[in-house]
Amino acid sequence: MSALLEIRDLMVAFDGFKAINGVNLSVGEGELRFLIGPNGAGKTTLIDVITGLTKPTSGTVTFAGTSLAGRKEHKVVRLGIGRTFQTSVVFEELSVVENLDLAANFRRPLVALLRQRRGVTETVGRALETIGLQDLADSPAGILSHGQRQWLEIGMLIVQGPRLLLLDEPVAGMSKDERERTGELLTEIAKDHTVIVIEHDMEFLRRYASTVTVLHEGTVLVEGDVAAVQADPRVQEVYLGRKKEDAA
Ligand SMILES: Nc1ncnc2c1ncn2[C@@H]1O[C@H](COP(=O)(O)OP(=O)(O)OP(=O)(O)O)[C@@H](O)[C@H]1O
Repeated sequence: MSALLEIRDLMVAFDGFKAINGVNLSVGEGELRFLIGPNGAGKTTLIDVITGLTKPTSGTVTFAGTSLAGRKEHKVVRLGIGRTFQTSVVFEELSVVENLDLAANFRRPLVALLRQRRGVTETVGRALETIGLQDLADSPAGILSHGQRQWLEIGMLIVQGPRLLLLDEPVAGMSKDERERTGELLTEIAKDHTVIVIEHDMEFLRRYASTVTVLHEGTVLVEGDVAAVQADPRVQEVYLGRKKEDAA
């Protein structure tokens, strides 16, 4: 697997405080990578740097051989990187399919968007099927449950055809069933995308993660398969906040 995303010696300082302090990270094409770490470890800052929201103090971020240094957010999106936010971005009055359609056509001029569109494009149809919301296609997004809304947001990324998806705590606040469905959805999406997921839910990780990167105080503490990471005493101490002998 060739590396799609390469981060080298990354440093991000806020008024002298190093939120990211020398991170090296390599994510291969087609990987489903989980990023974990205690509060304040630097996970969101790392995603913010990749997506052009935060400028690194030093270091390099390379995506598909192209440097992301100094690129604005919309340029990063155009290069094929999509992300979800912890706050929702769906239009509640528009239907599920209209939200997908709008996201799929975000690069087109407004006049083309306003023109009456007939039927569902193949891209939108496929995304609708992947996120499992076919039965709610014509319902306003405002009536969706929390989980369904998260899936719609993932669908709104997929229709833009990204190579790399960055998902920030996709199962936060979800029911058990919704978490399970999301795990299946991520596994499905990872078949033809590279996916990086920030997640805290250990049970979810045990079920769906293969490679896990643990961040702590702005550096990579441990990286490896989920069993090795969980068994690592450093992870148990800093991430779970307890000593090995107390850990489950
Ligand atoms: N814009 C900012 N200005 C100053 N400090 C910041 C800024 N953004 C983040 N930080 C600090 O950088 C550190 C890393 O924050 P970050 O949000 O990346 O952590 P995180 O691992 O995503 O944590 P959480 O799990 O709580 O979301 C924290 O100490 C945070 O307070």
